[in-house]
Amino acid sequence: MDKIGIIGIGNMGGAIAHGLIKNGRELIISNKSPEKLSEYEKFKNVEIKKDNRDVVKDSKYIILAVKPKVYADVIDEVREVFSEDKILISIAAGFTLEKLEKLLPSRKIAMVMPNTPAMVYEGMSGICPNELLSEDERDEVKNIFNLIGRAAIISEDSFNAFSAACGSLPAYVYMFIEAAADGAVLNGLNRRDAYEFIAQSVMGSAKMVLETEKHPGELKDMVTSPGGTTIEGLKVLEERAFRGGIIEAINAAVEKSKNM
Ligand SMILES: NC(=O)C1=CN([C@@H]2O[C@H](COP(=O)(O)OP(=O)(O)OC[C@H]3O[C@@H](n4cnc5c(N)ncnc54)[C@H](OP(=O)(O)O)[C@@H]3O)[C@@H](O)[C@H]2O)C=CC1
Ligand SMILES: O=C(O)[C@@H]1CCC=N1
Repeated sequence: MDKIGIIGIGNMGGAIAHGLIKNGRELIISNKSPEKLSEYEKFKNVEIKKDNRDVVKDSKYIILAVKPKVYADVIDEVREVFSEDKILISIAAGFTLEKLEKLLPSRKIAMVMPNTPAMVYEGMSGICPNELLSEDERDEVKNIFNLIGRAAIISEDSFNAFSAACGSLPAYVYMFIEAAADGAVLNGLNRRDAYEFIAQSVMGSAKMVLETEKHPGELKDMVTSPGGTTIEGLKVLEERAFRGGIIEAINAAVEKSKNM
């Protein structure tokens, strides 16, 4: 099986690495500071390289998981060894295929937007390959990200919306969980239990959307008893513009992607 390279083992590169390691894929990894690499020494299916160019030389699929501001520098560094058979997997927000193709002309490139739940195999990744990838290579990129959750091929013009809605979403959900726990603690529930119980409730609610395929509004109505407690809470959320806040947050993230 083709080896997968990961340059940059930070939050996202590390989450992908852990997901792929547990699936038995062979990885070749590098990172600027060597300390972050030491936790990977114990894995038989991981090779650690000091030089980013060695990651590219020995892998077919190369996931570039550094911050967008150093993307161009790292691509400059590895360009010479990035032969035509290799595939760059870019996961940077705000990097269009056009920008990437300028940095690495005539090369196979796939833009992918993963999210951190990849670490527990529950990631969601949107994939947008350029036209140089063969059908098999497109499938393999999808397979790689399917190993760490769900993956879907998406169009280039929906990539920023996908990034804002799915790449960033875990942060919004964690903020929601933290706030819900504060509300529960205010009313006497202990904090440790609150996080566990609320996280399970979020996961179960999401599973209902996926498994029943019912409209989220219908699922909401199933919870909301006439004259009951839930409608009191929903009324407050509407008064505080909960939905508008979420829509604006996603819109702001899309705008930022366009202007990075
Ligand atoms: N975090 C997330 O939820 C998501 C992030 N992304 C994208 O993933 C990318 C990485 O983000 P994130 O993981 O959050 O960032 P982090 O800062 O956590 O990770 C970046 C990693 O890259 C390393 N690095 C920096 N420069 C180099 C270099 N020249 N060569 C090798 N490694 C280098 C850093 O090492 P050191 O610590 O030593 O500086 C660090 O470990 C970004 O492009 C982001 O847009 C996409 C989807 C979700
Ligand atoms: O905040 C960011 O820019 C990255 C992209 C999506 C999630 N994290």
